[in-house]
Amino acid sequence: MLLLASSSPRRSELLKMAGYDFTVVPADINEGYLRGTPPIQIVELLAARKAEAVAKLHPQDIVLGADTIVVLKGRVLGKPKNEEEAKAMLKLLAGNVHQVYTGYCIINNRKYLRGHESTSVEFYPLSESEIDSYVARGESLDKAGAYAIQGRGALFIKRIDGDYYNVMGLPIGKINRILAGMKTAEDGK
Ligand SMILES: Cc1cn([C@H]2C[C@H](O)[C@@H](COP(=O)(O)OP(=O)(O)OP(=O)(O)O)O2)c(=O)[nH]c1=O
Repeated sequence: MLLLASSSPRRSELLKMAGYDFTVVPADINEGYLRGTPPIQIVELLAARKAEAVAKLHPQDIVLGADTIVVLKGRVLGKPKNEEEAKAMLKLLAGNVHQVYTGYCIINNRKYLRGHESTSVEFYPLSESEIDSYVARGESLDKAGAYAIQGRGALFIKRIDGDYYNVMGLPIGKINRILAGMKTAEDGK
């Protein structure tokens, strides 16, 4: 059985879209961002913590954990705590190029498979009123970097280089290949 150790509706949607049969088991972990830790390590570590917390309770299952952050010029932007923080994040992102990192961790039979994917995103310059009305819609609060590429945040995007689904929270093509590889290895046993 495949368990998704994430409460993110986007990750569920992507796994469903890919045809997977799975159960959501949200992991209750401390996501406090690790000051001074490089972004790739942050997302891989948090993905592993989520997967580990669920694998402990369900050792017979395959567990997938993931974590997404936005990074602008070395500065890590997670999920904004309130509307003010969301506006400040969007002000920073406006007219600039940032990176979206999603870390993933798959635990199968006590074996860990960790990795990450990075996508580069360029925003158009944004006016203050554009930012204010976007944040007022309520789309920002549960998203890293305070925007949703799959929602009205699409209007901010000038250019993207890399996997679009990675920005949404799960590089589904890569994950599918990893899971398929595990299945082939197990079938061959
Ligand atoms: C940049 C961006 C992020 N996001 C979302 C993906 C993630 O759900 C979220 C980042 O927060 P995460 O901490 O990665 O995930 P989560 O809190 O939603 O769920 P859980 O901790 O249980 O795994 O931001 C979008 O939906 N669209 C976007 O364009």
